[in-house]
Amino acid sequence: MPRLEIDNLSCGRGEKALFARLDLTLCEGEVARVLGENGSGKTTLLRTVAGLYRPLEGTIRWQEPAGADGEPATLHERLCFISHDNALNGALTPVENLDLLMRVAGRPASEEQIRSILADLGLKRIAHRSCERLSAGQRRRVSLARLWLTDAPLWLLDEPASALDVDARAVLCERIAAHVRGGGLALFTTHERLDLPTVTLREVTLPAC
Ligand SMILES: Nc1ncnc2c1ncn2[C@@H]1O[C@H](COP(=O)(O)OP(=O)(O)OP(=O)(O)O)[C@@H](O)[C@H]1O
Repeated sequence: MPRLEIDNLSCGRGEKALFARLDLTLCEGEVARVLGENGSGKTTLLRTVAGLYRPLEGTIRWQEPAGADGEPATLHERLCFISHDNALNGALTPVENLDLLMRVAGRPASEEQIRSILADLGLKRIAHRSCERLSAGQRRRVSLARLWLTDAPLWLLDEPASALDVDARAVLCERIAAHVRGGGLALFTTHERLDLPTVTLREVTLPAC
């Protein structure tokens, strides 16, 4: 059964720890919200799990039965990370950005698939407009479209609902809940209220140093 195991994790920016000795196991079909005030290290935790920062101490492991080729999957191969800043190139269109992001993640999607998801999400009109000409909420929705394209089991979502209107937030909540009901795992931060239908939400408080 796939699971994320975090043991004795201390993270910081520079030498100083923001939080210390975090233990967390997230199993198939579990979703957890990371709690903490501004600056407490929630983004730092997600970026560390995503492999973008090195922990000060502790371990982060992905456990999953080996695939058909006999090779165990690595954490990096099994995650989809949506950062707070969306990671979109302003000079490229939503279609071009999603094509690039999916290829970088090792999960290429066809232009047809990308266009179809954007249309399903009500973003057809802006699919070929450069991202620098989009509103904050439109950019967020384009970035989140990866959640409809990826088959990664572990989702790391940093403030996924920021800038979203009420309808877009409801669509996002249903998408996360469907992922979890289907056996996926999700770890997210949010300062907004997110109601995930029919799933049990765990809460993780970052331990003070
Ligand atoms: N580039 C950086 N260099 C050094 N320190 C940084 C840098 N970016 C952030 N920090 C510091 O790291 C700490 C943790 O930041 P982080 O973004 O992880 O917090 P957060 O809990 O996600 O906050 P928020 O709720 O405001 O999003 C903050 O105190 C911040 O000042």
